[in-house]
This record gives sequence, C-alpha cells and structure tokens, in this order.
Amino acid sequence: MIGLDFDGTLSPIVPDPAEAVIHPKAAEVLADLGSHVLAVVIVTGRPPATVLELGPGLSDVPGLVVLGHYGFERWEHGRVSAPPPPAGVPRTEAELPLLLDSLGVEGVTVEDKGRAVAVHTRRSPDPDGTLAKLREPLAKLAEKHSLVVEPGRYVLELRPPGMDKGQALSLFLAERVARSVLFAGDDLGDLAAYDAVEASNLPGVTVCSGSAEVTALAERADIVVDGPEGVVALLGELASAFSRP
Ligand SMILES: O=P(O)(O)OC[C@H]1O[C@H](O[C@H]2O[C@H](CO)[C@@H](O)[C@H](O)[C@H]2O)[C@H](O)[C@@H](O)[C@@H]1O
Repeated sequence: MIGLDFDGTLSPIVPDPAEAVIHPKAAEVLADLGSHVLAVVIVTGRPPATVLELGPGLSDVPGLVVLGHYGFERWEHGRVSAPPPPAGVPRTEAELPLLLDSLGVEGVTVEDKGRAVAVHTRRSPDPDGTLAKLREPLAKLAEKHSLVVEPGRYVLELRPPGMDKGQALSLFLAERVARSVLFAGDDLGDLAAYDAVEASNLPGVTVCSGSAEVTALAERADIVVDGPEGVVALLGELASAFSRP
C-alpha cells in the first residue's frame, strides 16, 4: 500500500495554494505504481476535490483513494463521501477579518476550505514572526468554536477535531487488509501517519520529502529525498522495480 501526502510531497510548495499543481510526472508514475500495489491513497489536509483539480491525471490512477480534510472526506471511484461540515467553521471565518485587523498583521491570506479554514503567512513580509503572533489568538478562536489548530508550513489551519492522518491511514490499512505500507510526507501533520505506519506492525517504510522549512520528519524517516522531485523519482524507481522480470 502506498500512502502519500499532497502539498510539499506530490506538489511543490508555492506561495499561492491555488497554484500548487502536482509534479508533472506524478500522475503518470502513480498510474504505473497503482497497477502493481494493493492501493494508492493520498492522505491530505486539502479537500479531495482540490487535489483532483490540482492533479490532472490523478483520477486515472488505478484504485486511487483520496482521504481529504485529514480523513474526514473520501474520494473514490469518482465520488466524495463526507459527514456534514461543522458549524464552527463559518463562524470562525466570519470573525477572522476583525481579529486579523486587530492584530495588525500584514500579508496574511485566508484559505476557505469549506470544512476548515487555513491562515497562511508565507506571503507576509515576516512569515515566521507573523506566524508566532497568530498562534495564541487563533488557538483561542479555534477553541471558542470547538475546532483545533493544525500547524503546518507557514500555515495555521482551524479544523474540526476527531480525525488526523494517522487515524485515517490506520483505518484504511485495516479496511484493505494491507500487507505492507510506504508513507511519504513533508509536514508536521504527516507525523501522525508515520506513527500509524509504526503502529501497524506491517513491513513499513516512512519517506520524508525533505525541505529546509521542516526538519522533524527527516529526523524520523527511513528515507529522506529532496522534495517532490525526489519523491516522484523514488516512486518511479519502485514502479520500475515491480515491472522487472
Ligand atoms: O496535507 P497536505 O496535503 O500537505 O496539506 C497541508 C496544507 O497544504 C497547503 O499549504 C501548504 O502548501 C501551499 C502551496 O504550496 C503553501 O503556499 C503553504 O505555505 C503550505 O502550508 C494548503 O494550502 C493547506 O490548506 C493544507 O492544509
């Protein structure tokens, strides 16, 4: 079973989340790999619909499943299944502009994800300082609306509790009765999926899509490669190995 994160793993990090198009060779490599493994699953903080928009060709990957919103939404065979969105998200979005104004932060962008809201500082003049300034007020806002804060690469995401990439991956491994697992990720939210690989007691490999921005995964991973380019090259080698007589 092959599990993959999306942003920073299959898709190179760019300033505007709406332009984070998948690596040009990723869909082809995954289509090849998908014909050799039990399943290919993308486990991501993005909604599945966004992953498919940013990943032309992904819907042709044999047996592909996208577990979006940290596992709350599932795309499979062209359909999305999901529980109703939490009421706290629109309330949070309504309060955000005033809060951001009151903090005097510059260059902060808000990504409305429907089931969650992501507050980005990558395009701020001081991305680290702005992120630090936002942490506490956003944690309070999230708590007020029964949401949790998911920290990532210059982003604080306010999302519903009760699911993470580890739970999503564990449930999927059990459902498919997986016999082995590889998971590749780049960001803090992917550490829970590393935990799931370890807890599964299956033959497992953790891959880090390395970057200077996040080092915690490289410290734990079995294999560290250089960003999405390295991930796609690794998956390509794996697909070729399956095809060798
Ligand atoms: O679980 P993932 O697939 O890794 O999604 C996590 C977050 O990724 C996106 O933000 C990140 O990528 C952006 C585009 O490259 C980049 O601009 C941003 O700085 C990164 O944090 C996405 O926009 C978020 O909604 C996801 O939660």
